[in-house]
Amino acid sequence: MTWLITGGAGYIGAHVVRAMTGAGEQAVVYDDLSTGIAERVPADVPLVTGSTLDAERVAHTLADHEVTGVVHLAAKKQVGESVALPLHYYRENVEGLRVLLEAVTTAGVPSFVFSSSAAVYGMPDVPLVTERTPCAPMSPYGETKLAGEWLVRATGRATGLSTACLRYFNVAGAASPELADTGVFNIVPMVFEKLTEDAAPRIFGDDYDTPDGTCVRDYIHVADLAEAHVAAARTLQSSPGRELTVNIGRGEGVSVREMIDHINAVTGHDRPPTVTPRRPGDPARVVASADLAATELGWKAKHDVRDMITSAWEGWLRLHPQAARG
Ligand SMILES: O=c1ccn([C@@H]2O[C@H](COP(=O)(O)OP(=O)(O)O[C@H]3O[C@H](CO)[C@@H](O)[C@H](O)[C@H]3O)[C@@H](O)[C@H]2O)c(=O)[nH]1
Repeated sequence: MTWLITGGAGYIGAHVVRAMTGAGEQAVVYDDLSTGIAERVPADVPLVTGSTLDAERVAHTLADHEVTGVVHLAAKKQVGESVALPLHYYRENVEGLRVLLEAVTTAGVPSFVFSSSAAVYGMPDVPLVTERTPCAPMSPYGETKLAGEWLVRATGRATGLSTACLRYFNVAGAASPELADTGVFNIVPMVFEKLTEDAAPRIFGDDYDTPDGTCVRDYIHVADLAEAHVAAARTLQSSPGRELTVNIGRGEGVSVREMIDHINAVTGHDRPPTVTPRRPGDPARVVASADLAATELGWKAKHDVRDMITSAWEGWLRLHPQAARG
């Protein structure tokens, strides 16, 4: 099959491209390069530069490359920015998806994998979030991901398109240093940045109702996440008309304090963190039930938090060699 991977020049997308081609699938990347990096696309994978809002370009790409499945990752993904620019997020993430789905169904492409997020759950008040936990997003970003899922499922039901919505939990790590996340928007690079400046990492609140008072999350290695896309693609291929909505996490909670301890151990830095007030909108605990991914996709994460931090640090040192210790 030939898979169109939108956002394939991004951090997660570049990992998905490698996992798919490594599994023997053909890939074509479609990316507007607004945040994606062309060099992340392997030399033997065609790169089409364009927006998913460009209906004509999308349609031509599907036809020119005889695309038989789509993995849609192209999206805006910063929670804070989405609060300031909701209309931009709805346009890019919802309208961009609507245009893409129209082209996909017109072209008769049979399979569609959608990049969703644990952000659809908002502040879940349960120890383990299952796919049946009510969705109550807390930001325009999370809303666009939930609305995206509605579009995908409704289109599947109306047209027979096989669909998989993958709800990513907290993604970290890199399969190789040059594929590391270059953005500093999540805990791992934010702590790396502080250590590089020889400053104390920050804990955003230690008065949560959790074992050590800091927020608990379910961190997932980006290479494992990429393999989940291969599993989803294979599942859709073998069962036309399928509708899947699946959490992609490890099912294990790690607190902010534990993350910072691991980061200090891996990097050789030994900066005690400082506690600052809570960051508004942070839920105390968001941990996946990973059961459905195991039963429906036959997929399970292999890497632990140490692997994520070690690989992310190798990528960080490539861009910030001054951060090295010893
Ligand atoms: O310097 C830091 C950075 C983060 N945190 C905390 O670390 C946790 C994780 O934060 P972060 O890495 O920013 O991830 P989340 O806020 O959990 O959100 C991520 O994970 C969600 C999926 O669960 C996605 O929807 C979001 O896009 C993605 O940013 C939170 O409790 C933060 O308050 C700190 O205490 N100090």
